[in-house]
Amino acid sequence: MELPVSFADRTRSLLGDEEYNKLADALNDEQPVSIRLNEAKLPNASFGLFHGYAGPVPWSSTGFYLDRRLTFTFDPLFHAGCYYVQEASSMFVEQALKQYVGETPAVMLDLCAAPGGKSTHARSVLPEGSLLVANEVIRNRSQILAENLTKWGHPGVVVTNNDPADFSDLEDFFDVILTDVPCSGEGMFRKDPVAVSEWSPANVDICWIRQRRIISDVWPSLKPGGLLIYSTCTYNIKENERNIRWIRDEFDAEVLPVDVPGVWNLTGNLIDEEYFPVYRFLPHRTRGEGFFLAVLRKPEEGSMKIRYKLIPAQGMKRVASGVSKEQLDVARGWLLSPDDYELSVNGTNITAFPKEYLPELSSLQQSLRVIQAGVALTEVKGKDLIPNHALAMSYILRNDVFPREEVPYEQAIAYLRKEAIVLSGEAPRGYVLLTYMNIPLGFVKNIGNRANNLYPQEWRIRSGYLPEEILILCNQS
Ligand SMILES: C[S@@+](CC[C@H](N)C(=O)[O-])C[C@H]1O[C@@H](n2cnc3c(N)ncnc32)[C@H](O)[C@@H]1O
Repeated sequence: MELPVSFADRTRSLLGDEEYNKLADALNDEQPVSIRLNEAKLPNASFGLFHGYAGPVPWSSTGFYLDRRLTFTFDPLFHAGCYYVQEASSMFVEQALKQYVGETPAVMLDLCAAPGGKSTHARSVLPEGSLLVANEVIRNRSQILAENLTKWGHPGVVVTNNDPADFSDLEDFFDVILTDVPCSGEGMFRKDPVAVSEWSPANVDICWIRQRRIISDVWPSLKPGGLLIYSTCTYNIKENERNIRWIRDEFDAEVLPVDVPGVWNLTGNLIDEEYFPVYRFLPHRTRGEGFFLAVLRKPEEGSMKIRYKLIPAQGMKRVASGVSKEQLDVARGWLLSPDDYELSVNGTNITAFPKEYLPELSSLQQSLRVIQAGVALTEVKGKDLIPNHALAMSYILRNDVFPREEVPYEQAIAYLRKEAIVLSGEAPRGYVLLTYMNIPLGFVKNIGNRANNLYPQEWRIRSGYLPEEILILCNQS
Protein backbone atom coordinates (compact mmCIF):
# COMPACT_ATOMS: atom_id res chain seq x y z
CA MET A 1 0.00 0.00 0.00
CA GLU A 2 1.33 3.44 -1.00
CA LEU A 3 1.16 5.55 2.17
CA PRO A 4 1.34 9.37 2.07
CA VAL A 5 4.97 10.38 2.73
CA SER A 6 4.06 12.90 5.36
CA PHE A 7 1.87 10.35 7.16
CA ALA A 8 4.76 7.86 7.11
CA ASP A 9 7.20 10.44 8.54
CA ARG A 10 4.88 11.56 11.31
CA THR A 11 3.79 8.07 12.31
CA ARG A 12 7.37 6.77 12.24
CA SER A 13 8.47 9.49 14.62
CA LEU A 14 5.45 8.76 16.85
CA LEU A 15 5.90 4.98 17.04
CA GLY A 16 9.63 4.57 16.39
CA ASP A 17 11.17 2.70 13.43
CA GLU A 18 10.47 -0.83 14.56
CA GLU A 19 6.79 -0.35 15.44
CA TYR A 20 6.18 1.77 12.38
CA ASN A 21 7.63 -0.86 10.04
CA LYS A 22 5.42 -3.51 11.61
CA LEU A 23 2.39 -1.25 11.23
CA ALA A 24 3.18 -0.54 7.57
CA ASP A 25 3.57 -4.30 6.94
CA ALA A 26 0.27 -5.05 8.65
CA LEU A 27 -1.47 -2.60 6.34
CA ASN A 28 -0.56 -4.90 3.44
CA ASP A 29 -2.17 -7.90 5.15
CA GLU A 30 -5.77 -8.90 4.58
CA GLN A 31 -8.19 -7.01 6.68
CA PRO A 32 -9.84 -9.13 9.40
CA VAL A 33 -13.59 -9.70 9.12
CA SER A 34 -15.75 -9.56 12.23
CA ILE A 35 -19.39 -9.47 13.19
CA ARG A 36 -21.35 -8.76 16.33
CA LEU A 37 -24.40 -10.87 17.11
CA ASN A 38 -27.74 -9.55 18.29
CA GLU A 39 -28.33 -11.77 21.31
CA ALA A 40 -31.90 -10.54 21.62
CA LYS A 41 -32.64 -12.23 18.29
CA LEU A 42 -30.25 -15.18 18.52
CA PRO A 43 -30.46 -15.96 22.24
CA ASN A 44 -28.94 -19.42 22.33
CA ALA A 45 -26.80 -19.17 19.24
CA SER A 46 -24.23 -21.89 18.89
CA PHE A 47 -21.39 -19.73 17.69
CA GLY A 48 -19.06 -22.51 16.69
CA LEU A 49 -21.53 -23.66 14.04
CA PHE A 50 -21.36 -20.46 12.04
CA HIS A 51 -19.70 -20.50 8.67
CA GLY A 52 -16.28 -19.00 8.77
CA TYR A 53 -16.19 -18.84 12.59
CA ALA A 54 -12.66 -17.87 13.59
CA GLY A 55 -12.86 -17.18 17.31
CA PRO A 56 -14.18 -14.54 19.67
CA VAL A 57 -13.24 -10.86 19.73
CA PRO A 58 -11.69 -10.75 23.22
CA TRP A 59 -13.18 -7.38 24.26
CA SER A 60 -16.77 -8.08 23.17
CA SER A 61 -19.01 -10.85 24.48
CA THR A 62 -20.95 -10.94 21.19
CA GLY A 63 -18.13 -10.16 18.74
CA PHE A 64 -16.65 -12.86 16.48
CA TYR A 65 -14.00 -13.05 13.81
CA LEU A 66 -14.75 -14.78 10.54
CA ASP A 67 -12.07 -16.38 8.41
CA ARG A 68 -13.49 -14.83 5.21
CA ARG A 69 -15.96 -12.23 4.02
CA LEU A 70 -19.39 -13.77 3.69
CA THR A 71 -21.94 -12.65 1.08
CA PHE A 72 -23.69 -10.53 3.70
CA THR A 73 -26.03 -8.84 1.20
CA PHE A 74 -27.53 -12.23 0.41
CA ASP A 75 -27.91 -13.39 4.00
CA PRO A 76 -31.52 -13.08 5.25
CA LEU A 77 -30.30 -13.09 8.88
CA PHE A 78 -28.23 -9.99 8.18
CA HIS A 79 -31.32 -8.13 6.92
CA ALA A 80 -33.31 -9.40 9.89
CA GLY A 81 -30.94 -7.65 12.31
CA CYS A 82 -29.40 -10.83 13.73
CA TYR A 83 -25.86 -9.47 13.39
CA TYR A 84 -23.94 -6.36 12.44
CA VAL A 85 -20.74 -6.42 10.40
CA GLN A 86 -18.37 -4.37 12.52
CA GLU A 87 -14.65 -3.84 12.64
CA ALA A 88 -13.32 -5.60 15.78
CA SER A 89 -11.25 -2.86 17.47
CA SER A 90 -14.23 -0.51 17.72
CA MET A 91 -16.10 -3.13 19.77
CA PHE A 92 -13.89 -2.02 22.67
CA VAL A 93 -16.61 0.54 23.52
CA GLU A 94 -18.28 -2.39 25.32
CA GLN A 95 -15.56 -2.42 27.99
CA ALA A 96 -16.02 1.27 28.81
CA LEU A 97 -19.79 0.87 29.06
CA LYS A 98 -19.65 -2.31 31.13
CA GLN A 99 -17.13 -0.88 33.55
CA TYR A 100 -18.65 2.56 34.07
CA VAL A 101 -22.39 2.19 33.37
CA GLY A 102 -22.76 -1.32 34.75
CA GLU A 103 -26.30 -2.23 35.75
CA THR A 104 -27.71 1.26 36.39
CA PRO A 105 -30.12 2.36 33.64
CA ALA A 106 -28.76 5.36 31.78
CA VAL A 107 -29.77 7.96 29.22
CA MET A 108 -27.06 7.79 26.58
CA LEU A 109 -26.33 9.92 23.53
CA ASP A 110 -24.33 8.56 20.59
CA LEU A 111 -23.59 11.90 18.94
CA CYS A 112 -21.89 10.86 15.69
CA ALA A 113 -23.74 7.63 15.21
CA ALA A 114 -24.22 6.71 11.53
CA PRO A 115 -24.22 4.05 10.20
CA GLY A 116 -24.87 2.65 13.67
CA GLY A 117 -22.12 0.17 14.60
CA LYS A 118 -21.58 1.62 18.04
CA SER A 119 -25.25 2.54 18.55
CA THR A 120 -26.47 -1.01 17.96
CA HIS A 121 -23.64 -2.21 20.18
CA ALA A 122 -24.37 0.28 22.96
CA ARG A 123 -28.07 -0.62 22.81
CA SER A 124 -27.17 -4.26 23.43
CA VAL A 125 -24.77 -3.48 26.28
CA LEU A 126 -26.79 -0.82 28.15
CA PRO A 127 -28.83 -2.28 30.98
CA GLU A 128 -32.57 -2.73 30.44
CA GLY A 129 -34.50 0.41 31.26
CA SER A 130 -31.94 2.64 29.53
CA LEU A 131 -32.66 5.07 26.71
CA LEU A 132 -30.37 5.51 23.71
CA VAL A 133 -30.44 8.67 21.61
CA ALA A 134 -28.59 8.08 18.33
CA ASN A 135 -27.79 11.24 16.41
CA GLU A 136 -26.32 11.87 12.98
CA VAL A 137 -25.83 15.32 11.46
CA ILE A 138 -25.92 14.28 7.79
CA ARG A 139 -29.50 13.71 6.78
CA ASN A 140 -29.19 10.72 4.44
CA ARG A 141 -26.79 9.04 6.85
CA SER A 142 -29.34 9.52 9.64
CA GLN A 143 -31.80 7.45 7.54
CA ILE A 144 -29.29 4.61 7.35
CA LEU A 145 -28.78 4.90 11.10
CA ALA A 146 -32.55 4.65 11.64
CA GLU A 147 -32.71 1.60 9.35
CA ASN A 148 -29.95 -0.24 11.21
CA LEU A 149 -31.45 0.53 14.61
CA THR A 150 -34.91 -0.50 13.44
CA LYS A 151 -33.50 -3.85 12.34
CA TRP A 152 -31.71 -4.23 15.67
CA GLY A 153 -35.19 -4.19 17.19
CA HIS A 154 -34.90 -2.48 20.59
CA PRO A 155 -37.80 -0.14 21.44
CA GLY A 156 -35.81 2.22 23.70
CA VAL A 157 -34.18 4.24 20.93
CA VAL A 158 -34.63 7.78 19.60
CA VAL A 159 -32.94 8.75 16.32
CA THR A 160 -32.19 12.43 15.72
CA ASN A 161 -30.66 14.42 12.86
CA ASN A 162 -28.91 17.40 14.40
CA ASP A 163 -25.71 19.37 14.55
CA PRO A 164 -23.89 19.01 17.91
CA ALA A 165 -24.63 22.70 18.61
CA ASP A 166 -28.37 21.91 18.62
CA PHE A 167 -27.92 19.99 21.89
CA SER A 168 -27.15 23.17 23.83
CA ASP A 169 -30.74 23.47 25.16
CA LEU A 170 -30.50 20.04 26.77
CA GLU A 171 -28.29 21.04 29.65
CA ASP A 172 -27.27 18.22 32.06
CA PHE A 173 -29.44 15.75 30.16
CA PHE A 174 -27.33 12.68 29.41
CA ASP A 175 -25.59 10.23 31.74
CA VAL A 176 -23.28 9.05 28.96
CA ILE A 177 -22.19 10.66 25.70
CA LEU A 178 -20.24 8.76 23.08
CA THR A 179 -18.45 10.97 20.56
CA ASP A 180 -17.05 8.76 17.80
CA VAL A 181 -15.89 11.91 16.09
CA PRO A 182 -15.23 12.38 12.36
CA CYS A 183 -11.44 12.04 12.01
CA SER A 184 -8.62 11.79 9.49
CA GLY A 185 -9.16 8.02 9.34
CA GLU A 186 -5.53 6.84 9.42
CA GLY A 187 -6.69 3.64 11.12
CA MET A 188 -8.96 2.88 8.15
CA PHE A 189 -6.25 2.95 5.46
CA ARG A 190 -6.38 -0.84 4.99
CA LYS A 191 -10.17 -0.96 4.89
CA ASP A 192 -10.89 2.14 2.86
CA PRO A 193 -8.57 3.40 0.09
CA VAL A 194 -10.48 6.72 0.06
CA ALA A 195 -9.12 7.39 3.56
CA VAL A 196 -5.58 7.22 2.08
CA SER A 197 -6.34 9.53 -0.82
CA GLU A 198 -8.10 12.09 1.39
CA TRP A 199 -5.38 12.18 4.04
CA SER A 200 -3.26 15.33 4.36
CA PRO A 201 -1.57 17.23 7.23
CA ALA A 202 -4.04 20.06 6.59
CA ASN A 203 -6.95 17.67 7.00
CA VAL A 204 -5.57 16.41 10.32
CA ASP A 205 -5.62 20.03 11.51
CA ILE A 206 -9.18 20.57 10.27
CA CYS A 207 -10.17 17.39 12.13
CA TRP A 208 -8.71 18.16 15.56
CA ILE A 209 -10.15 21.66 15.54
CA ARG A 210 -13.57 20.34 14.52
CA GLN A 211 -13.37 17.63 17.19
CA ARG A 212 -12.81 20.25 19.90
CA ARG A 213 -15.76 22.23 18.64
CA ILE A 214 -17.97 19.13 18.70
CA ILE A 215 -16.97 18.38 22.32
CA SER A 216 -17.49 22.02 23.38
CA ASP A 217 -20.94 22.01 21.79
CA VAL A 218 -22.13 18.84 23.47
CA TRP A 219 -20.35 19.12 26.86
CA PRO A 220 -23.13 21.17 28.56
CA SER A 221 -25.65 18.41 27.87
CA LEU A 222 -23.61 15.86 29.87
CA LYS A 223 -24.79 15.54 33.49
CA PRO A 224 -22.32 16.40 36.25
CA GLY A 225 -20.57 13.13 37.04
CA GLY A 226 -21.55 11.85 33.58
CA LEU A 227 -19.25 9.96 31.21
CA LEU A 228 -17.80 11.07 27.91
CA ILE A 229 -16.46 8.25 25.74
CA TYR A 230 -14.25 9.77 23.05
CA SER A 231 -13.08 7.70 20.11
CA THR A 232 -11.41 8.06 16.72
CA CYS A 233 -10.08 5.69 14.08
CA THR A 234 -6.82 7.55 13.62
CA TYR A 235 -3.28 7.36 15.05
CA ASN A 236 -1.96 10.92 15.33
CA ILE A 237 -1.77 12.51 18.76
CA LYS A 238 -3.39 15.80 17.71
CA GLU A 239 -6.77 14.13 17.31
CA ASN A 240 -6.16 11.77 20.22
CA GLU A 241 -3.99 12.43 23.31
CA ARG A 242 -3.80 16.18 22.78
CA ASN A 243 -7.54 16.46 22.45
CA ILE A 244 -8.07 14.35 25.57
CA ARG A 245 -5.64 16.56 27.48
CA TRP A 246 -7.48 19.63 26.16
CA ILE A 247 -10.90 18.26 27.25
CA ARG A 248 -9.46 17.40 30.68
CA ASP A 249 -8.01 20.88 31.18
CA GLU A 250 -10.77 22.90 29.52
CA PHE A 251 -13.64 21.23 31.38
CA ASP A 252 -11.86 20.02 34.50
CA ALA A 253 -12.67 16.44 33.56
CA GLU A 254 -11.11 13.28 34.97
CA VAL A 255 -9.59 10.79 32.53
CA LEU A 256 -10.62 7.32 33.66
CA PRO A 257 -8.81 3.98 33.30
CA VAL A 258 -10.45 0.96 31.68
CA ASP A 259 -9.41 -2.51 32.90
CA VAL A 260 -7.52 -4.16 30.10
CA PRO A 261 -5.67 -7.49 30.35
CA GLY A 262 -2.13 -7.37 29.00
CA VAL A 263 -2.82 -10.21 26.55
CA TRP A 264 -5.02 -7.90 24.50
CA ASN A 265 -1.83 -6.12 23.48
CA LEU A 266 -3.27 -2.60 23.44
CA THR A 267 -1.05 0.46 23.34
CA GLY A 268 -1.35 3.34 25.81
CA ASN A 269 -0.57 7.02 25.84
CA LEU A 270 1.99 8.08 23.21
CA ILE A 271 2.81 11.55 24.46
CA ASP A 272 5.94 11.84 26.56
CA GLU A 273 5.04 14.90 28.57
CA GLU A 274 2.58 13.28 30.98
CA TYR A 275 0.57 10.14 31.54
CA PHE A 276 -3.20 9.67 31.48
CA PRO A 277 -5.01 6.49 30.43
CA VAL A 278 -5.99 6.11 26.78
CA TYR A 279 -6.39 2.96 24.68
CA ARG A 280 -5.01 2.43 21.20
CA PHE A 281 -5.51 -0.46 18.84
CA LEU A 282 -2.72 -0.89 16.32
CA PRO A 283 -3.31 -3.38 13.49
CA HIS A 284 0.04 -5.11 13.90
CA ARG A 285 -0.70 -5.80 17.57
CA THR A 286 -4.42 -6.64 17.56
CA ARG A 287 -6.71 -8.26 14.99
CA GLY A 288 -8.58 -5.18 13.84
CA GLU A 289 -8.15 -1.72 12.38
CA GLY A 290 -6.65 1.33 14.08
CA PHE A 291 -8.78 2.69 16.90
CA PHE A 292 -8.40 5.08 19.85
CA LEU A 293 -10.63 5.44 22.90
CA ALA A 294 -10.59 7.40 26.15
CA VAL A 295 -13.16 7.79 28.92
CA LEU A 296 -13.64 11.05 30.84
CA ARG A 297 -15.87 12.00 33.74
CA LYS A 298 -17.45 15.42 34.07
CA PRO A 299 -16.82 16.96 37.50
CA GLU A 300 -19.57 16.65 40.09
CA GLU A 301 -19.31 20.15 41.49
CA GLY A 302 -21.88 21.49 39.05
CA SER A 303 -24.42 19.22 40.69
CA MET A 304 -25.66 21.94 43.05
CA LYS A 305 -26.99 24.04 40.24
CA ILE A 306 -30.49 23.57 38.93
CA ARG A 307 -30.61 20.48 36.75
CA TYR A 308 -32.31 20.25 33.40
CA LYS A 309 -36.05 20.20 34.01
CA LEU A 310 -37.78 17.57 31.97
CA ILE A 311 -40.86 18.73 30.16
CA PRO A 312 -43.84 16.82 31.57
CA ALA A 313 -45.02 14.20 29.11
CA GLN A 314 -48.02 15.42 27.17
CA GLY A 315 -49.88 12.12 27.39
CA MET A 316 -50.94 10.41 24.23
CA LYS A 317 -50.29 12.58 21.22
CA ARG A 318 -52.98 12.65 18.56
CA VAL A 319 -52.12 14.74 15.54
CA ALA A 320 -55.03 14.98 13.09
CA SER A 321 -55.99 11.52 14.15
CA GLY A 322 -57.81 9.24 11.77
CA VAL A 323 -57.56 6.43 14.30
CA SER A 324 -60.33 5.16 16.57
CA LYS A 325 -59.91 4.07 20.17
CA GLU A 326 -60.78 0.49 19.14
CA GLN A 327 -57.99 0.50 16.57
CA LEU A 328 -55.55 1.74 19.18
CA ASP A 329 -56.65 -1.08 21.47
CA VAL A 330 -56.05 -3.60 18.70
CA ALA A 331 -52.51 -2.29 18.17
CA ARG A 332 -51.89 -2.31 21.92
CA GLY A 333 -52.97 -5.93 22.03
CA TRP A 334 -50.09 -6.83 19.70
CA LEU A 335 -47.48 -5.93 22.32
CA LEU A 336 -45.76 -8.28 24.72
CA SER A 337 -46.07 -5.95 27.72
CA PRO A 338 -48.54 -3.29 26.61
CA ASP A 339 -48.52 -1.44 29.95
CA ASP A 340 -44.89 -0.46 29.45
CA TYR A 341 -45.63 1.54 26.30
CA GLU A 342 -47.39 4.74 25.42
CA LEU A 343 -49.08 4.58 22.03
CA SER A 344 -49.04 7.81 20.07
CA VAL A 345 -50.89 8.64 16.89
CA ASN A 346 -49.53 10.82 14.14
CA GLY A 347 -52.05 11.12 11.30
CA THR A 348 -52.84 7.47 10.63
CA ASN A 349 -49.65 6.03 12.09
CA ILE A 350 -49.44 4.44 15.54
CA THR A 351 -46.11 4.22 17.40
CA ALA A 352 -45.15 2.64 20.74
CA PHE A 353 -42.59 4.26 23.01
CA PRO A 354 -41.44 3.18 26.53
CA LYS A 355 -43.62 5.05 29.04
CA GLU A 356 -40.83 5.68 31.50
CA TYR A 357 -38.97 7.88 29.01
CA LEU A 358 -41.87 10.02 27.81
CA PRO A 359 -40.62 13.16 29.63
CA GLU A 360 -37.20 12.73 27.98
CA LEU A 361 -38.86 12.26 24.58
CA SER A 362 -40.91 15.45 25.00
CA SER A 363 -37.75 17.39 25.80
CA LEU A 364 -35.89 15.91 22.84
CA GLN A 365 -38.79 16.77 20.54
CA GLN A 366 -38.73 20.38 21.70
CA SER A 367 -35.05 20.88 20.90
CA LEU A 368 -34.16 18.42 18.15
CA ARG A 369 -35.23 16.96 14.84
CA VAL A 370 -36.45 13.56 16.01
CA ILE A 371 -36.77 11.27 13.00
CA GLN A 372 -37.74 8.12 14.86
CA ALA A 373 -38.71 7.21 18.43
CA GLY A 374 -39.73 3.80 19.66
CA VAL A 375 -41.40 1.28 17.35
CA ALA A 376 -43.73 2.18 14.47
CA LEU A 377 -46.57 -0.33 14.87
CA THR A 378 -49.06 0.23 12.10
CA GLU A 379 -50.65 2.49 9.55
CA VAL A 380 -54.43 2.65 9.72
CA LYS A 381 -56.21 2.65 6.36
CA GLY A 382 -59.96 2.74 6.82
CA LYS A 383 -60.74 -0.41 8.82
CA ASP A 384 -57.42 -2.00 8.01
CA LEU A 385 -54.37 -1.91 10.32
CA ILE A 386 -51.31 -2.47 8.13
CA PRO A 387 -48.50 -3.78 10.37
CA ASN A 388 -45.26 -1.83 10.04
CA HIS A 389 -41.95 -3.48 9.17
CA ALA A 390 -40.45 -2.04 12.37
CA LEU A 391 -42.94 -4.13 14.34
CA ALA A 392 -41.70 -7.30 12.62
CA MET A 393 -38.11 -6.35 13.47
CA SER A 394 -38.80 -5.42 17.09
CA TYR A 395 -38.99 -7.84 19.92
CA ILE A 396 -42.02 -6.22 21.52
CA LEU A 397 -44.39 -8.09 19.19
CA ARG A 398 -46.28 -11.01 20.75
CA ASN A 399 -45.57 -14.07 18.67
CA ASP A 400 -49.18 -15.30 18.61
CA VAL A 401 -50.68 -12.23 16.92
CA PHE A 402 -49.86 -12.84 13.25
CA PRO A 403 -49.69 -16.25 11.60
CA ARG A 404 -46.10 -17.15 10.70
CA GLU A 405 -44.84 -18.82 7.55
CA GLU A 406 -41.31 -20.19 7.40
CA VAL A 407 -39.84 -19.58 3.94
CA PRO A 408 -36.88 -21.28 2.23
CA TYR A 409 -33.73 -19.34 1.29
CA GLU A 410 -34.73 -18.45 -2.31
CA GLN A 411 -38.10 -17.13 -1.19
CA ALA A 412 -36.49 -15.13 1.62
CA ILE A 413 -34.21 -13.43 -0.92
CA ALA A 414 -37.15 -12.80 -3.27
CA TYR A 415 -39.01 -11.22 -0.34
CA LEU A 416 -36.02 -9.02 0.54
CA ARG A 417 -35.90 -7.94 -3.13
CA LYS A 418 -39.55 -6.95 -2.71
CA GLU A 419 -40.69 -9.38 -5.37
CA ALA A 420 -44.19 -10.87 -5.32
CA ILE A 421 -44.41 -13.97 -3.14
CA VAL A 422 -46.68 -16.98 -3.53
CA LEU A 423 -47.28 -18.87 -0.30
CA SER A 424 -48.47 -22.47 -0.02
CA GLY A 425 -52.20 -23.15 -0.42
CA GLU A 426 -52.50 -23.83 3.33
CA ALA A 427 -51.13 -20.42 4.33
CA PRO A 428 -53.79 -18.24 5.95
CA ARG A 429 -55.16 -15.16 4.18
CA GLY A 430 -54.44 -11.68 5.49
CA TYR A 431 -51.29 -10.40 7.19
CA VAL A 432 -48.66 -13.08 7.62
CA LEU A 433 -45.25 -12.75 9.24
CA LEU A 434 -42.60 -14.45 7.11
CA THR A 435 -39.78 -16.10 9.02
CA TYR A 436 -36.43 -17.53 7.96
CA MET A 437 -34.87 -19.96 10.42
CA ASN A 438 -37.70 -18.86 12.72
CA ILE A 439 -36.46 -15.25 12.72
CA PRO A 440 -39.01 -12.64 11.54
CA LEU A 441 -38.20 -11.22 8.10
CA GLY A 442 -41.26 -9.00 7.57
CA PHE A 443 -44.93 -8.98 6.64
CA VAL A 444 -46.88 -9.91 3.54
CA LYS A 445 -50.60 -9.64 2.90
CA ASN A 446 -51.66 -12.99 1.55
CA ILE A 447 -54.55 -12.73 -0.88
CA GLY A 448 -54.42 -16.36 -1.99
CA ASN A 449 -53.01 -16.52 -5.51
CA ARG A 450 -50.18 -14.21 -4.38
CA ALA A 451 -49.01 -12.30 -1.32
CA ASN A 452 -48.41 -8.54 -1.39
CA ASN A 453 -44.90 -7.80 -0.22
CA LEU A 454 -44.77 -5.19 2.58
CA TYR A 455 -40.98 -4.98 2.77
CA PRO A 456 -39.83 -1.31 2.80
CA GLN A 457 -39.11 -0.29 -0.80
CA GLU A 458 -36.00 1.72 0.11
CA TRP A 459 -34.39 -1.19 2.02
CA ARG A 460 -34.80 -3.84 -0.65
CA ILE A 461 -31.82 -5.76 -2.06
CA ARG A 462 -31.24 -3.89 -5.30
CA SER A 463 -28.73 -6.21 -6.86
CA GLY A 464 -30.53 -8.29 -9.49
CA TYR A 465 -28.01 -11.11 -9.66
CA LEU A 466 -27.30 -13.88 -7.19
CA PRO A 467 -23.56 -14.62 -6.79
CA GLU A 468 -22.49 -18.08 -7.86
CA GLU A 469 -21.01 -18.86 -4.49
CA ILE A 470 -23.10 -17.77 -1.55
CA LEU A 471 -21.57 -17.99 1.89
CA ILE A 472 -23.93 -17.01 4.65
CA LEU A 473 -23.66 -17.26 8.42
CA CYS A 474 -25.85 -20.33 8.79
CA ASN A 475 -27.93 -22.43 6.44
CA GLN A 476 -31.41 -23.78 7.07
CA SER A 477 -31.17 -27.38 8.11
C1 LIG B 1 -16.58 7.82 12.60
S1 LIG B 1 -18.11 8.16 11.90
C2 LIG B 1 -19.25 7.39 13.00
C3 LIG B 1 -19.32 5.91 12.92
C4 LIG B 1 -20.37 5.35 13.88
N1 LIG B 1 -20.17 5.82 15.23
C5 LIG B 1 -20.41 3.85 13.88
O1 LIG B 1 -19.86 3.21 14.79
O2 LIG B 1 -21.04 3.26 12.97
C6 LIG B 1 -18.34 9.85 12.26
C7 LIG B 1 -19.71 10.40 11.96
O3 LIG B 1 -19.71 11.81 12.28
C8 LIG B 1 -20.49 12.50 11.32
N2 LIG B 1 -20.06 13.91 11.26
C9 LIG B 1 -19.42 14.55 10.26
N3 LIG B 1 -19.23 15.84 10.57
C10 LIG B 1 -19.75 16.04 11.79
C11 LIG B 1 -19.88 17.16 12.64
N4 LIG B 1 -19.40 18.34 12.29
N5 LIG B 1 -20.49 16.98 13.82
C12 LIG B 1 -20.97 15.78 14.19
N6 LIG B 1 -20.86 14.67 13.44
C13 LIG B 1 -20.28 14.80 12.24
C14 LIG B 1 -20.24 11.75 10.04
O4 LIG B 1 -21.30 11.95 9.14
C15 LIG B 1 -20.13 10.30 10.50
O5 LIG B 1 -21.37 9.66 10.41
